[in-house]
Order: sequence, then C-alpha cells, then structure tokens
Amino acid sequence: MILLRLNQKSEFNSTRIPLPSSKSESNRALVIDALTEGNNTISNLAEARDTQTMIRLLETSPPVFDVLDAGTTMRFLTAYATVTNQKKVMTGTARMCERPIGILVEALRSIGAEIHYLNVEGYPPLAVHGLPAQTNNKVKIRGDVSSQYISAMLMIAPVLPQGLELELEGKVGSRTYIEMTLELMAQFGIKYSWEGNKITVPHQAYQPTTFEVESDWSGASYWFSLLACADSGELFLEGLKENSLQGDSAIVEIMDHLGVKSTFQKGGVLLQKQAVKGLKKWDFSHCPDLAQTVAVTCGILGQNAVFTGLESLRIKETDRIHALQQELAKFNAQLKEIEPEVFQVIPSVTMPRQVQIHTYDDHRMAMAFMPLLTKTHVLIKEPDVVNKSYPSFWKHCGLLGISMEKQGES
Ligand SMILES: O=C(O)C1=C[C@@H](OP(=O)(O)O)[C@@H](O)[C@H](O)C1
Ligand SMILES: C=C(OP(=O)(O)O)C(=O)O
Repeated sequence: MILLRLNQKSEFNSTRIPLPSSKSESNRALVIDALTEGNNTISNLAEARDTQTMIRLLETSPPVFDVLDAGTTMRFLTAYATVTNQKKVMTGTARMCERPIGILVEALRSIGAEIHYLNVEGYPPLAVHGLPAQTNNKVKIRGDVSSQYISAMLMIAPVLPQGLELELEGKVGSRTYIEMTLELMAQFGIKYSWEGNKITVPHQAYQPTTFEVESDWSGASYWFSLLACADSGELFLEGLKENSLQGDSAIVEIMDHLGVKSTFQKGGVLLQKQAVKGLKKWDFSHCPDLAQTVAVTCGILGQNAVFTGLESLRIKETDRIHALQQELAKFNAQLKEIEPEVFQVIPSVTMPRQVQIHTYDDHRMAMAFMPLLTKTHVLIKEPDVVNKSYPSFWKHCGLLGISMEKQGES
C-alpha cells in the first residue's frame, strides 16, 4: 500500500510527462509482425506487461501461452496460434479465466479451426489445435461483448487462403478499436472494405513496414484528470498526436468540459486549466477505458454527469462498475444506476481526511483514483497493478512532486 501526498499546492508548472506507448497499438503491431515473419521495423513498443507478455510468448513459443491478465494478448494469440497451426494451451490469471472468449472460439471454429475448452465452456483455458483447412470465409460475429474478438479475426484474415467476410451482429461496442485494427493493417499494406455491418478482407500479403507506436491516450487520461482536479497550472504530455489511431483521444473533448484545454504542439499536447463548462452526459461505448478516469473526476469536481455505454466494464480486469461504486463511496460520491444501463455520478459533498482505495487487481482503479490526492490523503492498495499498462506511472507521479510513502505489507 502507498500513501500519496502532494508536496506543494495543487498547481503544476508545465512539467513534461514522457508517456508510455500504447499497448493496444503495440499488441496489434506485434501480431501483424509475427504474421509477416519479420522484415518490419517497429519502434517504441510499450513497456506495459501486456505487451511484454506478448513479446515473450511470440519469441519463446512455449507450449502454454499464459497471458496473465492481458485481454488483447489472450484474444489475439488465440487467433494467431490457430491460423499458424500451432498446438497451444491458452490460459491466464483466475480473472482471465472468467472473461468470455466463446464468441471468438465459435468464429474460429466456423472457418475450420479445432479448439477445445479445457475447463468451462466459453472461457479459457483453451486447447488450440490449429486450422487444418479453411472451410468457410463468411463469419457472423456479435459486436456487443468485446471488440477484441473482431480485431483478432481481422488481423488473421489476410493470411487465410480465402480471406474473410465478417458480418457484425447487434450493437458494436469499442468500435474505435476495430477502426484502429483496420487502420493499422492498412499501414501494413492491407486493402479492406467496411460497408454497413460487413467488413471484407481478401487474402493478401502484409507488406514490410516501418511503424512507430504512439504514446498511450488511455494512460494520458490520468494526467488530464489530475489537472482538472488541481487548482491551477499546466502539463505537457509527450508523444501524443492529434490524429490518433486511439479512440481514447476522446479524453480531449471530455476534459474540455471538465476544465482542461488541450493544445497540440510539436512533440505532444499542452494541457492548461480553464473554466469548467460542465459534462452533462457521455456515452463510453467506444472509449470504455476512460470511464473510471472520468467518473472519479466528476465525483471530485461536483459534476452530476450521466454515463452510458458502460456494459463492457463488467467483464474487464474486474467488474469495474461494482469496483467504482465501492470506491467512489469512500469519498461520499456515487455511481448510481438511474435506469437500466444508465448511470449518474453523484459527486462528493464531504471529503474524508484520508481515503483508502482497493484496486481489485485493476490497473485503471489505481490510476483513476490518484487525482483524489488534490483533495485528501490517498492510500492505494497494491500499487503494482499499474504494471499491466503503465509501469512508470508512479515514477511519473514523482515528476509532479507527488510523494509516495510505503505503508504496511503491500
Ligand atoms: O483492442 C484493444 O486493444 C482493446 C479493446 C477494448 O476492449 P473491448 O473491446 O473488450 O471493450 C479496451 O477496453 C481494451 O483495453 C483494449
Ligand atoms: C480492459 C483492458 O485491457 P484488456 O481487455 O486487454 O485486458 C484495459 O487495459 O483497460
């Protein structure tokens, strides 16, 4: 557990934060690189554990692909092992084995893959036996559970002898991640079409490419939130681009309502405090990883915002809706379901002198609650959870004059 304290007034003077690279972009680039058997120059890969796990598994190719708690690594490598005809056991943490994968397994089986469940139907662990022959190229796939199944199918599509026609069924969540996959594939020379709910990727070769991974917009969101909750100041976030492949760049627009002005400059984005315009409503369907950041910010800033599109939060590293409800309550804020799947943040009116935050093995819980330190003393349990996406997070807090004192055993 660590105790976070701000050593000065909550005011930041243009500190530059060298953000980590995007694990989403990194993990896609790595799978594409593996499918092209090298010849690419990929730089700035993420330090995130999810990406380091992907690198290690691809390099060492053990019989058991233990992805730990990395959703993209599980879903992308299941498709990769299948199409490259490798016999692999796919497994991960206890939580990973509670995160559904049936939609992807069904899609892969429908093109001829042989995959078996080793424990519970629809969930890891799995035994992948490969794809003896492609028996079909038209696949219907639900879009309302996780976009990662769709991204996984798309990335293997060009190397399938018959290519793939993916028909997305129902509501499509996290659409920006599907767009990221396709745009990244296009950078590696792939032609595709997306008309209505049908994405068509013909059989073709990935082209050797030079690709630089961008800084991580999801990781950037915590610094936006910190500035929004601070009294005054500026921050400079390095390595972010205005035209990003990442849908979490939506944080610019959200935080414009919550008192942070963003100006893109050479090498990154300058954040400056401005008056709070107010955030009335936001739909997080296509940027689910921002929901925790924004809920905590609204709870601190006194914003009664209404949130929708939170459905997928229940099957991430933890049930994030439950975790948010428990932890917001510790500073007298709420995330209240006012209608089915419609949530309202009811902000804090009284701030306790100290708040102890549980992280539920979820990196985003630790990082999203950090800005509370502008109002009170914050204790974060299991601070190492940040390693999943942002191992240097606490070091970067140090750059801002935030002190971290170890307490107790974890
Ligand atoms: O494809 C990706 O890189 C991701 C997609 C999203 O998941 P879902 O599609 O399951 O919402 C997101 O939450 C996750 O952090 C990363
Ligand atoms: C949900 C996340 O990751 P994944 O699904 O890849 O485990 C996340 O990073 O917030």
